[in-house]
This record gives sequence, C-alpha cells and structure tokens, in this order.
Amino acid sequence: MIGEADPDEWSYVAEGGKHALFRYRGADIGLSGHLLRIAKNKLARVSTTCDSCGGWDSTTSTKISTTSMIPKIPAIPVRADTTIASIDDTASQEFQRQIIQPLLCHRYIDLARTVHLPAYFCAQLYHRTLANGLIPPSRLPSWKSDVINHDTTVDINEGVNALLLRDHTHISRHRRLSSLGNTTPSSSVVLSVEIKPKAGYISSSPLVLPANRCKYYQTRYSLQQELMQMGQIHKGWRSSRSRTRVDEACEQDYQSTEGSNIMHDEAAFIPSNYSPLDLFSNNTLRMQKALVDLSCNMQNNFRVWCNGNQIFGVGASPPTDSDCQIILQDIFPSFGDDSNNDAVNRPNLDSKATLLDVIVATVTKILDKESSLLSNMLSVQQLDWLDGDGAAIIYERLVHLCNGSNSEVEALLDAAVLIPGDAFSSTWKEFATSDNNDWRSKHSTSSPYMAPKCNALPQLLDEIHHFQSYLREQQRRYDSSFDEVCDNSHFKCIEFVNKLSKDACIYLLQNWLLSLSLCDVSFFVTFRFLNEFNAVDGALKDVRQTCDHGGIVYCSMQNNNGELSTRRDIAVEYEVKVIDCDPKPAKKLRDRREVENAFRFVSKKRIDDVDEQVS
Ligand SMILES: O=P(O)(O)O[C@@H]1[C@@H](OP(=O)(O)O)[C@H](OP(=O)(O)O)[C@H](O)[C@H](OP(=O)(O)O)[C@H]1OP(=O)(O)O
Ligand SMILES: Nc1ncnc2c1ncn2[C@@H]1O[C@H](COP(=O)(O)OP(=O)(O)OP(=O)(O)O)[C@@H](O)[C@H]1O
Repeated sequence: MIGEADPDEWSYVAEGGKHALFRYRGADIGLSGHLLRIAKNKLARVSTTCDSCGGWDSTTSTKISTTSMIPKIPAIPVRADTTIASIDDTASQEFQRQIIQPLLCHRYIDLARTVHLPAYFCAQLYHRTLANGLIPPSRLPSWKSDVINHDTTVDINEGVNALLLRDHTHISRHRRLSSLGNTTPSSSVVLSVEIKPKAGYISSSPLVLPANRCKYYQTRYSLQQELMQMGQIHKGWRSSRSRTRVDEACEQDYQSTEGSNIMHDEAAFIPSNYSPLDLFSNNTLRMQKALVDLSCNMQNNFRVWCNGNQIFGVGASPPTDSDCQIILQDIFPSFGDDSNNDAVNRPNLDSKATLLDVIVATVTKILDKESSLLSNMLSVQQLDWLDGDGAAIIYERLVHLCNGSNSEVEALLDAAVLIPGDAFSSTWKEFATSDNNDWRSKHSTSSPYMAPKCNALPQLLDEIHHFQSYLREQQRRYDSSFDEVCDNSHFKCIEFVNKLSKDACIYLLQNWLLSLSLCDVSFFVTFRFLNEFNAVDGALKDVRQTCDHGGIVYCSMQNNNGELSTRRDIAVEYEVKVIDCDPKPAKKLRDRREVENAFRFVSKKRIDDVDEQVS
C-alpha cells in the first residue's frame, strides 16, 4: 500500500523521450527511495485539460490520499490474438517479467508497480515542472499536449496510470555488512553511473538496402555520430541541435505563459570515440577504454550521480574542482592523512579528472564481475537478423497480407511481443532440429518466441546465416566481388520474404522489436566505498549481486600518473540495474524506412572520399 503523498513531495529529476521521472522527497518510508515514471503525453493531456478541475492547493489541507493513489492493475493481454491500442505500463511490466527478466537475469531488473494518479495531482506536477524551467529546450515539444499524439487510452477525468520504481541512484546496504555488526558505512557518498550502451554489434543482414551498405563496416552508434556531425540527424537529448519551428513556438509559448527560464546550448557537435563493440567485448581493457571514451564525451550515454544529484552528463551543470575534491575526500579519507599519497589535497591536481578515473576504474571492475549482464544483453540484441531495412521490408509484406491495414498489423505485433513461446512445443523442436542444423538450433533457443511453420522462413534464415558467415570470413573488407555477393543474397532474401506467411512475418518482427528494445536500454551501476574492509583481512568476501542484495568487489585505486593510489584494495558494495526495458511499439515500423534512409549519406560520403583519393 502506498502511503499519503502530495504533489509538493515529488520533484522532477529526469526525462527520456517519452517519460518524465519524479523523485519522492517526503517522509513516507514506503515511498522513500522511489520515483514516479509518467508518460509525458498522458501527463500533458491530463494536465492541460484539468485546469478547471480545481487542482490541489497547498494552502488547504487537502492531500492526495492513500486511496486515490492505490495501485490499479488492469488485465494483461495473454493471448496472441488479443489486440491492444498501445503498449501501456502494465503490459510493459509484463513484458519485462516474462521476456526480459529471464533473458537478462532476474537480478538485473527490478519490476515496478503500477499506480493510479489523480488528474489534479498530475496537473500540479506538470505545471510546476514547466514553471521551474528544468526541462531542456529540445525536450519541450514532448511536454506540449497539442503537438503530441492524443492517447485515446487516457480518460482525463480519471487520471493516469504511472509506474512506481526504485530509485537506482541509491543503494540498499548489503545485508552482510549488518551481520558483521558494522552499521556506519565509511563513505557517505553513493556514486551512480547511468550508461546507455546502444547496439553492440555491426549489422550483417543481407536485407540491408544497397544504398545503406555503410552499415556493414561500422556500428550504428558510430554511423549516427557521423550523421549528427553532418547535420543529417538530430537527437532528442541535444539542446544544441537546430531547433524546428515547433520547438521555437513551444519555447516562446512557455517563456510567456510559464515564465520559464530556458537555457540554450549551441555548442558544436563533437563526435564520440566510444565504440559499443569495446564495451560488449568481454575484454577488461577494451571495456575500460569504452568507459574512458564515454566519460570523455558523455552525450546521452553516460551520466554520473552523487547521492542522487546528477553531477556529470547531459542535464547536469558540471561540478567545480572543489566539489570533486570534497567527494574524493569523503571516499578516501586516508588520503588526507598521508603526505606521500595526499592526492586530493594537491593544489594542481585535476580533481574532476581524478574523480572520473576512480569512477571508470570502479565501474570496469563491477562490470567485469557482472559480465553476464553485457553478454546476455548482446545475445538479445543479436536477435536483429533483419536490420531496420529488412524490418521495414517485412512490415510492408505483413501489411500486404493484412489487406493494407497498418493498424491491424500493429495490434498483432504489439500483442505478439509480449508473449513468449513454449520452448517444449513440437513446432519449436521441429524448427530447431530440422536438417540437424546447429545454427538454427542455437538461433531458436536464443529467441523467446516460437517459430511458426512456414517453408520460406528457414530458407530466409539460412540465407541470412550464410551471408553472415561470408561477412565474417571476408572480414568486411571491400573487394570487387563484394557488391555482387551482397546483391545476390539481397535479392534471394527478397524472394523468400515474398513467400512468408503472416505468422512468419510476425515472428521475424517480434525478434527485431525485442532486439530494438535491448539496443535502447540503460543501466545503472551504483556503488559505495567501504574503506574499513580490505582484501587482506578477509572479513568481507567479494560476491556477485543476487536478486535480494547487491554485490561486493575489491578495487585497487591507482590512476595513470600515480596521483591517486592506495596501499590496499578497498571493498565496494554495488548494484547493477537495467532500466527502460519497455517493448517498442510496432507503430515505429511505419516510418522505419525513412529513418534508415539517413544512412545513405554516410555511404555516399564514403564513395565521394574514395573518388577524391583516386583523382
Ligand atoms: O534509433 P536510435 O539508435 O537513435 O535510438 C533512439 C534513441 O536515440 P539515441 O541514439 O539513444 O540518442 C532515442 O533516445 P533520445 O530521445 O535521443 O534520448 C529514443 O530512445 C528512441 O526510442 P523511442 O522513439 O523513444 O522509442 C530510439 O529509437 P529506436 O531506435 O529505439 O527506434
Ligand atoms: N529507476 C530509476 N532510477 C533512477 N533514475 C531513473 C530510473 N529510471 C529512469 N531514471 C532516469 O530517468 C531518465 C529517463 O527515464 P527512461 O529512460 O525510462 O525514459 P524514456 O522516456 O522511456 O527514455 P527513452 O526515450 O530512452 O525511451 C533515465 O535516463 C534516468 O536518468
């Protein structure tokens, strides 16, 4: 049961493309350490129409009561033929429970609770957040109700459903510490790093369109960095993008009506050196390089929080050197007593860089210990056998099979992504073992969905597999036969696609949408140093995290110049948790061809560069 709460006790902390997050700051123990995650389109719609409904007034004693905010859990679709208008919070939780948790491991995902928020509570949060000027200009359009899709599932008089989540910028004390009779942690600082790793593989689908073949050489992330530099694409998190007319109108509107204070950042775009291939490499040095690259150019892929306040990354004002010194001193109090190692007191020391070194070293160690997270994540990402180009082609085939009805296709797909297959069914086994084909068995066991019977499906998947082997052997080098092999395989695949049944299209797109979700998740690595424990006395063993408690790892701190060092390894308690694992709505497929078209600019640039070199 959720305790009494009022809008004054919730404050805006962060947002993504679709959701805004509010942290609880009141005294209710049941809510403390929790966040509300509310879809911005619902919030805007309810709030802009709720002005007349009275609202909540802090001068009166009216508060949102326990009963008005009780969890309300609507029925979850359980059959493949159930259709839903859009993927709501409850369906999303069910997707995480049935599909994501078993694939990534239960210990990495905490399920949220669905709660019901009254309209006037939402209206207060909405208006206060806008009036405080906390929203980055680039995100303002998503707060305006008349430029967003009206969600027909929202009943403005009823309020909205939202999720109550654990706040991963905090860490629960490891239970082994309590059993050791140690009640006060040596450091009061909890650091938390949020990483959005993006896709850790390079596309290898023969369905990639000829104009987009640059996708065979670089990760999507690095191609998008190039496209952003060329000004061909703009990201939601960037305030420095060229603003559209809608954005400008929104900003002006809010400046006049809400008196908000909008910050502008027109800095030039600097592409990142980060490679997701390094982070997912399962090699400690490459992983560390990835984290260094992320920390040098954070974009929306790397954020750091200190005791729940964001200190680095998009959305934070960077801390001063003395802020960083205070944090370092809190983490390593012994440095101040040791004249040889008194790094944090040295006047010329770059404390910001030292703090980031400490963070990168610790996160590397933790991710090494929890290596199954990144490897499981990569396996699910690799269910992308089609690439966005292929997904658009198969989506068009499915629309054709559904007599041109996009909405029927999308309803079928939105329901299908939520339903795992039965791995013990005969169709599943038959598919996995036909022709004694090893790769097919491997592929069908990595997917949580059930392959339907359709002759063209194994033919298509076999062709995709042959092409992938060709790319591997040829090491993605360009030679004269390359285009010919790509063309042949591409056209063969198109022929198979034209023979796919409805169920086979659904199966392929289910897997693609699942991969897409995993390419867009973030995870938190949250930790606290326990100086009183060291590796030598062995009082506290290092352990991996479980569903019930965090892990313990020992870290030896030494930065490159030897400026920060310890004579012993320090114990660190930690937790790694994945967030934003929502299913991707099938509606995305409508404009996927257009989204993927941007890559032709990089392909063209490659050709122009080669031509220039030749001439
Ligand atoms: O396509 P990408 O790789 O740019 O990913 C999009 C994200 O861009 P990013 O690269 O993380 O800055 C994008 O993130 P931002 O809004 O840029 O923070 C969204 O997550 C988008 O998903 P959705 O449309 O909100 O469901 C993401 O779109 P999908 O690819 O998941 O459709
Ligand atoms: N459980 C959590 N604990 C702490 N912070 C969180 C948590 N969940 C989300 N956040 C913060 O809120 C931000 C936005 O959340 P989230 O990614 O869920 O939004 P979204 O709109 O679904 O994003 P996207 O556009 O990427 O799909 C995150 O980047 C993170 O900083």
